[in-house]
Amino acid sequence: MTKVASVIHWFRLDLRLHDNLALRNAINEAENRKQILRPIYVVDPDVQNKIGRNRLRFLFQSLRDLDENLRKINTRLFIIKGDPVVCLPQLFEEWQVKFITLQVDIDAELVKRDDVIEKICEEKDIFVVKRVQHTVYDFNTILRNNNGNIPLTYQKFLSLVSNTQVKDTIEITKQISNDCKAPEFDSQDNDISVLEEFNFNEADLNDCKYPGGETEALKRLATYMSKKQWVCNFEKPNTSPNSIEPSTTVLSPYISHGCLSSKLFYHKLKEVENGMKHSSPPVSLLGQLMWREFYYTAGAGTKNFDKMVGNCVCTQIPWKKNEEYLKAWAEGRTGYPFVDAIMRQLKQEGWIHHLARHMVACFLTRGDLWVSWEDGAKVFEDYLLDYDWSLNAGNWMWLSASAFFYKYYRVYSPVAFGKKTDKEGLYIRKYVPELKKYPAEFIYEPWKAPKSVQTTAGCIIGEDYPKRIVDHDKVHKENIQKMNAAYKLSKEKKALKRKR
Ligand SMILES: Cc1cc2nc3c(=O)[nH]c(=O)nc-3n(C[C@H](O)[C@H](O)[C@H](O)COP(=O)(O)OP(=O)(O)OC[C@H]3O[C@@H](n4cnc5c(N)ncnc54)[C@H](O)[C@@H]3O)c2cc1C
Repeated sequence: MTKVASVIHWFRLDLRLHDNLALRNAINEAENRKQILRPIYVVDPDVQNKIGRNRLRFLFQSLRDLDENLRKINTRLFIIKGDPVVCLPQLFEEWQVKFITLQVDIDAELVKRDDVIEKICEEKDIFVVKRVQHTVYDFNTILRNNNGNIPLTYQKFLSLVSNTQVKDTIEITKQISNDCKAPEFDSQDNDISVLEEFNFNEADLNDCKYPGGETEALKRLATYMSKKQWVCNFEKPNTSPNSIEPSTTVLSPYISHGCLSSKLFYHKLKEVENGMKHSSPPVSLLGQLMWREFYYTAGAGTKNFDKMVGNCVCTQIPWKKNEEYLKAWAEGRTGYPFVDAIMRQLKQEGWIHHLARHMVACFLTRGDLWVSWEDGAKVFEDYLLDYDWSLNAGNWMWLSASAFFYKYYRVYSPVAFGKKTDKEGLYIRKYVPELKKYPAEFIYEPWKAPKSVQTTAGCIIGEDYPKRIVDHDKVHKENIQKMNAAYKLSKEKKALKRKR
């Protein structure tokens, strides 16, 4: 019996049916060729050791939801375990594949891997369709329009895209016709059930603040877009980093995994703003999305964007390796309650407010601990539900004043900053429960509390909660001097290079 050949759509950071042109191309092709459509997702067999448990759960939920949604349109998700470079060529043979579609990634390692796979496809005469669909704009076109140079400022980026019309059609994935052969629904082969080895029970899956998946993403988007006045008044600096419930949308994990199309978000925002008085970029909600576009363009155009060395936009700063500091910071044991509360929220829930990220990133790097932004970015990669290669690296460079932002003498105070929006320290009391009974006067600086107050509050500093890791008032001044020296050296090196 001759086997029916297959068309593959390889899902990666596009875990959705809506606005997925690459998926639509695969469906059309399978129908035209009267072949089987096989939507696949390739899982690294070691993924459980590579990403944090919260992100793994988000991924698992997103894949389950994707499978359910695909079944509604007459297909299903095939889960493939292994290294794509090894397992895809085998599948190409087994399933007689001549056509594959996928979304363009920009993470440097994934780009390298895709190059290898594309070569294999070329050798096997397999047609590859790649779509830039993770961003509103095509970053390659923006770079081309700027003569290959990356826009180094947000304003420059906005001026580059100001005349670019964003196509307003949002692809809606249709029911797949019978011309396209249905895959074997009952076969357990490569079924979603292979992910049961992740060991999430129903209680685990229900017990999370931000469940993954396209269905949840669209619901969340609809909820926020229905608050028209809130959207139009949105100004990022006026949102609170330490409110108990999030003061921004928390759409980021859905956008990062591609459960929500950034283009759909863009059009919904435009619809809401239309005819209403509204805030503007950089502080508006649309402006937030443009920050994402900015970092994507920078990431796509810069070699070694996630590293300091060999990265042309990144100032070289002599950070010091300090495992002890890094661990204390990552575990929320610095002795600075605001910093610790943020890091514990991150570890528990996988999401923290943008300004909370500012606080802890500045503290780890130029503010207090003088540890490299690359080390901090790795911790974020583990814990963040919304981890994104370019946004993480770009924002870490910003906060450490390594690129895009240069006012290194402006340092966040781990005491004063949080107080502005939460005088009573309710946020700290939630995430650092040891300090729950501290009077508001000492909640940000518990080391200042007299022994009697510490005893009454049931938390002795140095025993039940750590002493502060450094003296912020002293070290941040020393660090400003170090930054000053690094900037000076960098300037001299650049001048020398220009002379040569
Ligand atoms: C050190 C550091 C690391 C970060 N790492 C990541 C990361 O790995 N992944 C990630 O998605 N965001 C990252 N951010 C950016 C930002 O903090 C989050 O996107 C934002 O807090 C997500 O919450 P939200 O969806 O409620 O944002 P909202 O304020 O509701 O904004 C809407 C959307 O705009 C985009 N956005 C908002 N702020 C930024 C920004 N500064 N840069 C780029 N895009 C933005 C996001 O897609 C977000 O979902 C990082 C910020 C810092 C300071």
